[in-house]
Amino acid sequence: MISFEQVTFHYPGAERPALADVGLHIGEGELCLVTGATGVGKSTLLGAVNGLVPRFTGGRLRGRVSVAGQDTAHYPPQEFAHLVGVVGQDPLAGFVTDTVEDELAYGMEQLGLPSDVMRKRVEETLDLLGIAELRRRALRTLSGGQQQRVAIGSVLTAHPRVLVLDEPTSALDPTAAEEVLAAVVRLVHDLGTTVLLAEHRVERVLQYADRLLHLVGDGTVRDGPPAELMADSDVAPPVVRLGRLAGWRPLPLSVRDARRAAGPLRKRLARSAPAAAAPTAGKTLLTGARVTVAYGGTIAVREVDLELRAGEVVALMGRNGSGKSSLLWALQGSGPRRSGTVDVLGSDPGKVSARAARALVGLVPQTASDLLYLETVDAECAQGDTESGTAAGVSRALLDSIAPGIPGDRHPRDLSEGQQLALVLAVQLGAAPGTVLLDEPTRGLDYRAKARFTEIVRRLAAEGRAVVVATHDVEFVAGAADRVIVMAEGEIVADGPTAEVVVSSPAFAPQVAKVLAPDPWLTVEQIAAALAAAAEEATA
Ligand SMILES: Nc1ncnc2c1ncn2[C@@H]1O[C@H](COP(=O)(O)OP(=O)(O)OP(=O)(O)O)[C@@H](O)[C@H]1O
Ligand SMILES: Nc1ncnc2c1ncn2[C@@H]1O[C@H](COP(=O)(O)OP(=O)(O)OP(=O)(O)O)[C@@H](O)[C@H]1O
Repeated sequence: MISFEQVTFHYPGAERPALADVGLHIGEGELCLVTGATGVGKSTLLGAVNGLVPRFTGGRLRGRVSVAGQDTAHYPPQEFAHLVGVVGQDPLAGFVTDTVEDELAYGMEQLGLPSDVMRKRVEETLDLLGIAELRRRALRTLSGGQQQRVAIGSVLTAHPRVLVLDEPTSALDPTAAEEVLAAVVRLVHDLGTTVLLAEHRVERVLQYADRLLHLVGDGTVRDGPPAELMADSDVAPPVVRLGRLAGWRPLPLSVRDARRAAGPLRKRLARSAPAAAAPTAGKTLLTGARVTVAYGGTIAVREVDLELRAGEVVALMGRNGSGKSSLLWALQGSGPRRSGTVDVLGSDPGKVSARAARALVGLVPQTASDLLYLETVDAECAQGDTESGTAAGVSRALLDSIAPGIPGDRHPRDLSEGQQLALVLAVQLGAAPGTVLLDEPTRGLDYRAKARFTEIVRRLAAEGRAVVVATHDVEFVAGAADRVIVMAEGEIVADGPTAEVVVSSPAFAPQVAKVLAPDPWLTVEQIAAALAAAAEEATA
């Protein structure tokens, strides 16, 4: 269905190829998962399938890419629309209409499908993705996850023979991610759709993949059965790392496989317990009381009470559209707040100047890169110093402590996502806020970048700040958060220590907890430490 014949691709001016001599033959009805660290070329590989690479990116492509026997070099991407459906990383950028229903119908209109077929497929897709109640909403008023669902739906309605999905679950809550993937798998099984899917949260997708394409970093692709490649892949989800640690053969790819193998491990861990939770939190830095946020008649946050204390990392979780972003913006002061109070060390950040608010509460928004608009990293840092009213060099020094070695003359656009996140965070921290709010910071980060980011967040808390991270990333929460707050329909429905909130939750439990429940283990690192301690005790 898709073939790459000796494909080598260079971006304009690039010395090293983004794709190097790639040869692939993907059959009809295969679901291929594309993995690899940030910047290895996953999006480039995906873009080559419908000819966006090199047609819109420029650069030099040698070799041949074809879909259903048609060479992508000979047809513009529009001509492939009936064959290949593409969902890119940024849903908002891909929308061509204004409302949910129009967007779902657009692709079918372009193909000239009869209106009764269109009606039926729109209805099916609204249900499939759980967005029926949003049908008449303007796209730009949707939450991040709601937008991502519409973007996926708008491609599914056209029933393309090939689906190309670039991080399709990055903004989805865990349950929605499962549902969307189940829908994709159904297309593969029932219609023989061929799927090429890139994802950093491999734990969400691995069990559905027929085949793995792993980009190693030099432009080449390792291609094979998931179980085989996972034996030594540097991009491995927790169940695989747990399997390697415990010596399980065959390696588990799903929680279910791992549970079956876990009996002996449970016994080995019987006399251990996870290392004690983080130290108790310090003084209260922020108090919100009866905070309510509404957009016209829609209540997004309803009478929320919460306290944030120095030294704690709090994960804010909950379904798409449950009010997490709205709450963060209201606490920071620049978002709307219909009623209620926010108190940060005696001041209300909503009632002071923007500069004063920055010194009380820092906020790194969902698309951090939107805040970067200057030509160089140094210019962004200097601007940050001015906006925060601090001495020159403060933001730059913070950046070096968070992510050392980023060249000052680099264009922010040319930084990796992790580096952009670090830059925005450094600029926010320049104002020395005691409370730091981060909206979905781990989107687009590979496992290594996420581990580094976890250390950063822990350090911010250890320095006496309160850190809140709104996130759908259950594995990140397991490793980084002391406390979890769960929102539903604008209200707080759970609030407590991480293990207590997530261990028995079908939606929020990390893989290790699912494998070993009801024992309160959360991460592979905890298990490794416990096994090492037990081994030491045995030899002593
Ligand atoms: N338009 C462009 N011009 C020049 N270089 C580019 C362009 N787009 C991407 N690159 C570079 O090509 C390499 C591959 O990028 P690509 O976006 O395919 O990686 P990726 O694996 O999808 O990364 P991520 O996981 O961060 O999405 C990166 O080093 C990137 O900086
Ligand atoms: N400008 C707006 N106009 C109307 N409704 C809005 C607007 N902004 C957000 N909403 C709605 O308010 C609710 C809460 O949105 P919010 O972005 O706070 O959710 P969220 O929990 O952060 O979601 P996600 O996990 O998808 O990012 C959603 O139902 C959303 O559609």
